[in-house]
Amino acid sequence: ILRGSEAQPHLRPYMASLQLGGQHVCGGFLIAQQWVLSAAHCTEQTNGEHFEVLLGAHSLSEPEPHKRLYRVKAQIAHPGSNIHNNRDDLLLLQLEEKAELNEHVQVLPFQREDRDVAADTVCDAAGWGTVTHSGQRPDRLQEVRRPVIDRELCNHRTRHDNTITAKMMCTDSRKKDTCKGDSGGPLVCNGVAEGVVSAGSRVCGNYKKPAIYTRIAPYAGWIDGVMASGDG
Ligand SMILES: O=C(O)c1[nH]c2ccc(F)cc2c1NC(=O)[C@H]1C[C@@H]1c1ccccc1
Repeated sequence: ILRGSEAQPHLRPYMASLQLGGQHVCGGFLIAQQWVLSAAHCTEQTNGEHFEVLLGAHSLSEPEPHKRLYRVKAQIAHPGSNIHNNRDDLLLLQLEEKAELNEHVQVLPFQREDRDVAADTVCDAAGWGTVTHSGQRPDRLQEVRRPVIDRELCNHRTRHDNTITAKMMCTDSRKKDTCKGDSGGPLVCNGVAEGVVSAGSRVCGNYKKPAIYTRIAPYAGWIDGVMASGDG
């Protein structure tokens, strides 16, 4: 998160850190007791290894009472996701057991009505992604509030030049922005997850390249189907 601030500890109890070998790779969030939603691109350099999912954390390094690392039983990337573009950039992770819910670990509801969030709506993003252009990594969860920009502006020739589909949405990236390592985390508007930070590599903090999110509502059917098929 660029030019954000440290989140109030445990006010975002749905946040997950997807880790490999104890290292944060991407964000994610709890959508059900045994399921975390994140971004498919995040699996690109894992060469088949499963993530571990850290829940209930504020600091990545310090011991905290409700912090717990969960093993992952299944990782399902959306069938339409691929390394060449940002389309269908969603990843479902089934935890090996149901997460123990408490004030520091909670599920975040996601939007099921497929209707665009109005431009200028201010939404929240949070994560342990880079906090400076030089790639400095925070230890504690950061957050930032960003206004939604309409798809037409985001698709302008000088912005993302018609690559933003109806299943994506954008927020203003002037100075304050999401960045590498925040991918997979939720864009929360009025308390509901409307988007997932897209993990395609992009420049951060440049107003000419707005942040891109995969909208969740268009995928509610896929998400429900995968959760129903998992033995949970
Ligand atoms: O965050 C992303 O957009 C993104 N997209 C990817 C695609 C492939 C892939 F193998 C990884 C990623 C990845 N995450 C990262 O590189 C994470 C490792 C870097 C990081 C940044 C800040 C704090 C901790 C760690």
